[in-house]
Amino acid sequence: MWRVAITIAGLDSGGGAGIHADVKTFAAMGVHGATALTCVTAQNTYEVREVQCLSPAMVRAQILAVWDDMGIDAGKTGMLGTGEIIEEVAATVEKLGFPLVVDPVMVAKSGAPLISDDAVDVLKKRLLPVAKVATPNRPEAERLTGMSIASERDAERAAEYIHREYGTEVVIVKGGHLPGGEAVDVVYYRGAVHKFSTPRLDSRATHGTGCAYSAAIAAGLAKGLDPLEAVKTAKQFIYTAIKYGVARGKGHWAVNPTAWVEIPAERWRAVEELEAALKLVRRNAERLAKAIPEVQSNLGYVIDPRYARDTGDVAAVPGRIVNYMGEARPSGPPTFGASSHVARKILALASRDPRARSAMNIRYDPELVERAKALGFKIAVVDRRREPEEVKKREGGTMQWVVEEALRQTGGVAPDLIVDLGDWGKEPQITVVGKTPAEVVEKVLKILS
Ligand SMILES: Nc1ncnc2c1ncn2[C@@H]1O[C@H](COP(=O)(O)OP(=O)(O)O)[C@@H](O)[C@H]1O
Ligand SMILES: Cc1ncc(COP(=O)(O)OP(=O)(O)O)c(N)n1
Repeated sequence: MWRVAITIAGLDSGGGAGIHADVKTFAAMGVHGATALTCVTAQNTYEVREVQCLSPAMVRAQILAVWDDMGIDAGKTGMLGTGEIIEEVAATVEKLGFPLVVDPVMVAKSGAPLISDDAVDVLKKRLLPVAKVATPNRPEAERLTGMSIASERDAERAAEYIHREYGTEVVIVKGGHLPGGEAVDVVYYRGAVHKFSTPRLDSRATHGTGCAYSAAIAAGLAKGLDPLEAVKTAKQFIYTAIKYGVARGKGHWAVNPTAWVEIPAERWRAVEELEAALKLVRRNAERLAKAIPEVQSNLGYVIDPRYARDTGDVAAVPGRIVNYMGEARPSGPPTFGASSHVARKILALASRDPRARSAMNIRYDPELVERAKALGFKIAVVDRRREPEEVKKREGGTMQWVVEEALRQTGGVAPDLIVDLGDWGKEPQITVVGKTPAEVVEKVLKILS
């Protein structure tokens, strides 16, 4: 059954925080996302330029419109702007009774206030008692409790205080603003303290973390999860969203809630595409056997370069494509991390030209190069004997150097062929490059014909 979660929050025109972050999170977590907009901000990754809030009656009308039609399984609040809006939201949620996660947003990462000073008191006295979960960050928890928070122990005390003083059932003091190699969130729930942690990422993509995290918890509650289960999943979710943040803008980059679903989808697609290309290899096994070098061939395909970090993100053939009694034969099914050389070449290529996501190494033969030239293929020729000694010594440095040399010759656009003339003890080879593994195999077949 479809579950419905509502975000009662502000709009960030840059799309990093607020309702954009929340609705992306709801979608990624598999619940239907509804919205009740509170305020519009003219905002980007480094500043909030203008703020305009709607009337409390309009905020209530949006919540009721959703409630009267689909019902609401859980909700969350973000930027509420004014004491009047908070008062109205508290009264409406109290009447309807759906579980609410309150992210007590006070100040944007860029430093701009997102709530009026007098409204903090209304938030404490009216909204927190109605909330099932509250997710203050360190400065917010300090403002709600008057305590100074410098350690996990302080965070525990603050979480318990908020529960005792305002009646919120589950209080999470987030660890994003606390020091330490781990980002530890301290959860006070039913008289006990629980901790959820991930390694702390050294990342610029922290705009919208609190929004996406609280939305992920609300999505879990909408699905009927126990609050601790919801927090556990939300913690993994926000780690991924920060790790694969949106690398655009001059300030704090936006978190990326869709990484949660895009990465698994990308990995599945890469395997599908590689499998299709290997079928083509099997269908042309005799012809392709002629292209297999002494070291054998491999055919690799990297996931969307926005998400590719290392050779574990490149699918290839374990055991390579071998020449078995005059037939090209893939030794195993497409597997991530199955290649080192070809995978490193692909990573280097795709980081410079994101369309070049697949490659296959084949036997060097001047005749094949001539044929490729006649076909109009773009060719770069790299003489490895010119590789500087310090690059040779660096683990993985050669592949990067070969690719950079090739791209220097082609003006930064990936060539169809990189001809590597080899070195002492290194077999010369040709790397055929393409957008997809099927395109690469087609190119090899053309050169061979
Ligand atoms: N650099 C980081 N690495 C890993 N997790 C982080 C990092 N920064 C924040 N988090 C996590 O993101 C979530 C949101 O926390 P926080 O950034 O403190 O919220 P806010 O956006 O309200 O300031 C929490 O689970 C926190 O532990
Ligand atoms: C419209 C809007 N709502 C909320 C925030 C704050 O979002 P948060 O997740 O706390 O992220 P940072 O602003 O702290 O990066 C916002 N900026 N705008």
